[in-house]
Amino acid sequence: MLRFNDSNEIITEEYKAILVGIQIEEDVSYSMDELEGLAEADSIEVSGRIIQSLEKPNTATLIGKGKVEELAQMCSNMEIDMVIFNEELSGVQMRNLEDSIGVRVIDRTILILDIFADRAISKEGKLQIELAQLQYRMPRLTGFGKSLSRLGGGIGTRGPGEKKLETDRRHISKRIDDIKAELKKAAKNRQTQRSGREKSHIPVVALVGYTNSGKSAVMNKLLAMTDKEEKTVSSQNMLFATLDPQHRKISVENGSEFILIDTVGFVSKLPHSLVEAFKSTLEEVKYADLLIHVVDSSYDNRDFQIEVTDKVIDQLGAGSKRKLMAYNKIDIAEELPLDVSGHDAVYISAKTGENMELLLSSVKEKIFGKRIHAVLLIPYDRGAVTSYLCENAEIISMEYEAEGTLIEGRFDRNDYEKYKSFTKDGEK
Ligand SMILES: Nc1nc2c(ncn2[C@@H]2O[C@H](COP(=O)(O)OP(=O)(O)OP(=O)(O)O)[C@@H](O)[C@H]2O)c(=O)[nH]1
Ligand SMILES: [Mg+2]
Repeated sequence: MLRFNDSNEIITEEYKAILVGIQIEEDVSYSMDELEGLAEADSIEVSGRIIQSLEKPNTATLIGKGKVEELAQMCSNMEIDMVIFNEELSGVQMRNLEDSIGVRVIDRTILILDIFADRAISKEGKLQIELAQLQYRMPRLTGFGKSLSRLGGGIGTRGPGEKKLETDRRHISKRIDDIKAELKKAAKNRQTQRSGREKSHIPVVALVGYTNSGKSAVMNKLLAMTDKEEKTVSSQNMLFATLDPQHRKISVENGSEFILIDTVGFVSKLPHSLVEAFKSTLEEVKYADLLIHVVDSSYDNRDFQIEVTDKVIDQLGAGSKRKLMAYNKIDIAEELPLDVSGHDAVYISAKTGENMELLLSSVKEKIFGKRIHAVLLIPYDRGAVTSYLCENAEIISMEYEAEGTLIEGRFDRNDYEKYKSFTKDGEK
């Protein structure tokens, strides 16, 4: 997160922050660890954390009055210049807290939005993040115009920018509508591309999982093992390295191919506005034939990450998809995780390549396993069968011979059983 002074000039040194969480029922230590990771990903130095156990959150300041005073004292003693709350704050809470503590106050959502804003590359990605930021800001605008412009960069310093903070609700509303219209166009393009893929009957496999689990690394390794023509994707040790979904064609033996999609990583408490804004890109997962759920085996709390990922997949309406669990980073894992997902599981290292062939063959078995490669000769008086197969099978070649249409393709087992009397050279 960039620092600005009162004249809005960038100051280069890092923020020093304290993290604050409330514990009502479930243990928050993991999500606080994660908050620390998010702060570091935004170049914020974390100097301490406070967790308060509460029966219910305080409407005015989230945490209790005494804790606010304690926090103010801590900030002044330790020369802290930012407090980051693990919970989403209302506009009133943010203002009250800033007034009492005297330093900038942000929440987990602002932090995630800020990291996303920093990582967005494509036009669609940038629009989606701007939409999420504006939607976060909108309910916090009413009655707090002044305090909001004071908060300024606090709501995503790389977001819509200072100028827009001064504009009134109507302008923001209009901008939201404009972005939505633009995104609709992008979603339409995406839909057209998807229909094209569906028509060609090429199976689609999507890599999903927690941020930094190694999805992009798995994709690159699979690319290196197969089609050398396709470009690799960026894989880096940072949260949310991938924002825009990346599609690559993976060609395997017999001329078979599938589309592999690398997607944005998940994190707990993914802001609602973000999921909404990224709906069209996240939807890619919904149309996949198979999901590869990549897990970082070296991380102690991977079960929590698996749970969060499954929840987001459910939210996207892809909960019942076929899944393959890929426990990655086994080269640095102390022990192999026990799989209790009920799906097939492979233990891999995208780094060393260990078991990557096994992953590829498991994927192939799942997506092509049911298909049968055959050459059928369909007589010309059975045109309906030819049309049906053109619609439903993966056609490799078609030739018009004297006795009928010669179709080489991969057919669903049921279709093959039905039409195998037309087999020319038999099953290959
Ligand atoms: N030791 C080890 N490191 C790995 C392995 N796979 C990936 N990594 C490292 O883990 C980090 C994250 O990898 P990415 O491929 O960017 O992870 P991702 O899931 O695509 O992350 P996001 O795009 O941020 O969601 C990188 O530093 C990789 O080099 C592995 O099998 N072993
Ligand atoms: Mg990635």
